[in-house]
Amino acid sequence: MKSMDGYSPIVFNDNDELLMLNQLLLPKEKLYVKARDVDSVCKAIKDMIVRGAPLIGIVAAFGVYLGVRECASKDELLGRFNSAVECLSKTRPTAVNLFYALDRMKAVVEDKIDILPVYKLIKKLRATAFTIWEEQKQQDEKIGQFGANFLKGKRRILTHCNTGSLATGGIGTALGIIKTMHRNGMLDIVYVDETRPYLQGARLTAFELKEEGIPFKIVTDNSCGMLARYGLVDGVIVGADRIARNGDTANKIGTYCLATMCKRHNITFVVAAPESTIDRNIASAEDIPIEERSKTEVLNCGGVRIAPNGSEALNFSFDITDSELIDAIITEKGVYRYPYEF
Ligand SMILES: CSC[C@@H](O)[C@@H](O)C(=O)COP(=O)(O)O
Repeated sequence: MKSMDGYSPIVFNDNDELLMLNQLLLPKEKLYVKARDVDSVCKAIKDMIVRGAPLIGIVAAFGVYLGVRECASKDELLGRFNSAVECLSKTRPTAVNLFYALDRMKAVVEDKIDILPVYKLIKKLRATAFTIWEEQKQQDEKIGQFGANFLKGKRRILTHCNTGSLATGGIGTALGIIKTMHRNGMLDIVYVDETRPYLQGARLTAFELKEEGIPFKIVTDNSCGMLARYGLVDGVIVGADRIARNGDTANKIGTYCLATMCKRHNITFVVAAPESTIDRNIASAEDIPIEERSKTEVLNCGGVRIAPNGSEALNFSFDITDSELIDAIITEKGVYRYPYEF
C-alpha cells in the first residue's frame, strides 16, 4: 500500500484493517503494512515495524480487537481474547505501555462480559482502542506544554532515539516538547543521537524534524561528551519505556551515558512520558525487565553486514538511568522533581 498524506504511524480504517507505517523502511520509503488479525500485529511489534512505548500499547489494543472481532459467542470471545493478550504480551517486555493497554482491554471484558451481548462487547473493545489512542494525543500536547515551560531558556537541546509522532501517534513526548518549543520560538537547534543499532534518531527523529522544519544536526551516539565539553547543549530530553516508583527509568540504550554526562557537565536532563509509562508495581530499576534483541542488529548496519563472520554481539535494547540523575520527569500531570515517589 502506498503512503498517505503526512506520516500517521497507524491508520485504522472502516474495513477493520490496521495499517502500520513500516518504520524499518523510513525515511526512504513510506509504506503501510496491513494487519487483519492479531498474529500479524504481534509480528509487526516484534519486528519493530511499529515501535515506541505508547504506540506499541495502542497497536496492541487494536490487535486485541482484531483477535476477537469475529467471535459469535461469549465463550469463543473469552478464548480468543486470552490468546490475543498472551501473544501480544510476549512481543516486547520493557515498554510497560503495552501491558497498560492490555489491562485497559481486560477491564472492558471483565466489566461488560455479563452485561453486553457479544457484538456490543466487541464494538466496545474497538472503541476502547481508539480511546487509548485519543488519550495519548491529548497527553502528548500537555507534556509538550509542561516541558516547554520547564525548559524555557534552554535553546540547544539534545535528544535520543525517537519519541515523536512515530512513537506515540500524537505529537510525541520528548519530541513533542521539542516541537512545542520550536512553535513557541524557544529553540535554536536539536542535536539528534543517531541511536544505533536501529537508528531511530538518524532515520525517524530526523525525518520528523525535517517535516516540521526544525533545525537539527545528527550526531553519533558517542558525541555527548564532546558536545558537553564544548558547551553546545543546554538540555537533554528523552522518553521512557518504563519508570519505576522511585523514578529509575528504562529507556533506549545510551540514555544512561547521556544522563551521566549531563550530571558531570551540569546540563539539565529531563525524561518525558505519559503517566501510563510509570509502573507503580515496580519499586526500582532492579525489577525492570530489559529486552535483549538479536545480535544481527549490532553486527549489521543499515542491513549490511559490517562485523567479521563469527563475531558475537550483545544487544541490550534499553538501559536504566538512576533517578538521581534525572532533573525532572514530565508527564501530562505536570513536572515531578527528584526525589520521585510515584
Ligand atoms: C515516546 S517513545 C519512548 C520510548 O519508547 C523511546 O524512547 C524508546 O526507547 C523506543 O524504543 P524502541 O525500541 O524504538 O521501541
